[in-house]
Amino acid sequence: MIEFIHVFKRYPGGFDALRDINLRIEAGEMAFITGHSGAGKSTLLRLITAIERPTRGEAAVNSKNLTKLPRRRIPWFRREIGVVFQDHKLLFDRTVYDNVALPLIVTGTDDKEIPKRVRAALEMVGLLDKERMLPVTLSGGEQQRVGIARAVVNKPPLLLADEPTGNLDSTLSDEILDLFLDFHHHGVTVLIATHDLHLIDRARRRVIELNHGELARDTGAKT
Ligand SMILES: Nc1ncnc2c1ncn2[C@@H]1O[C@H](COP(=O)(O)OP(=O)(O)OP(=O)(O)O)[C@@H](O)[C@H]1O
Repeated sequence: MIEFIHVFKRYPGGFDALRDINLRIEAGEMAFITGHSGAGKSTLLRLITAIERPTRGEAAVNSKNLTKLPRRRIPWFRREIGVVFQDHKLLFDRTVYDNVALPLIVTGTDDKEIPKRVRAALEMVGLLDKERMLPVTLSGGEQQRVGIARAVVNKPPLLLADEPTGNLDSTLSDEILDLFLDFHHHGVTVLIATHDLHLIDRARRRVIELNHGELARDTGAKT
C-alpha cells in the first residue's frame, strides 16, 4: 500500500525534514509513526497524501507513483485515503450528518446513496442518534468520532490519522483506538502518527519511529 525508497524531503529554506526513508507497508497492515516533536511524522503523512512531494527518492501509495503523479490526478488519488486530524476540522455550522456527508457530496456520490452511506458510517462510530446535532454540542470524544466517520464514509482502503487522541483522556483514547482496530480488522490499512505511548503499547502493532527525519526504529521492517 505504501512504499518509500530512499525518500528525502527538504523544505524551501534547506531544512531536511526526512532523510533517506525506506519503508514498506502492506495493504491491511496497521502501524504507528512516532518520534519527538519535529521528527518528521506530519511530513511523512503529507507525502503520503501528496500535499508535499519527495525531494529525492521513490514513493508509491496505492500503486500510484507519487513522484510522477500529475497534479490533476491528485483529487482522484486522495479519494482512496481517509484522514483524521487531531482538531477534527469539522464544520461547526453544519450538523453531524452534513459533516459526514461532505466527502460524498464533493465526490459526486448519487443522492440516493448518501443517506445510506452516512448512516452506515455514523453507526460504525456509535453516533447514529446524534446525526441532527451540531458538533459544538458534542463532547471531544464524540467530535473525534464524527471526524472518523467522515474519514471512512468513502470507504477508503487507507486511513491516516495525525495525533487522533491528542486532546482526549485515556478512556476516550482507548475508544478511538478500538475504532481504528475495527477498521484494521475489516481490511483497511491504518497509519497513525502519535506521541501517545499508551496508545502504542495497547495496540501492539508495528511501530515506526522517526528521529530528526531519519528512520530510527521499525518493528515491522522486513530484512
Ligand atoms: N512547510 C514547512 N517549511 C519549512 N519547514 C517545515 C515545514 N513543515 C515542517 N517543517 C519542519 O520540518 C520538521 C518536521 O516537521 P513535522 O511537522 O513533520 O514534525 P512532526 O514530527 O509531525 O512534529 P509534531 O509532533 O510537533 O507535529 C520540523 O523541524 C518543522 O519545523
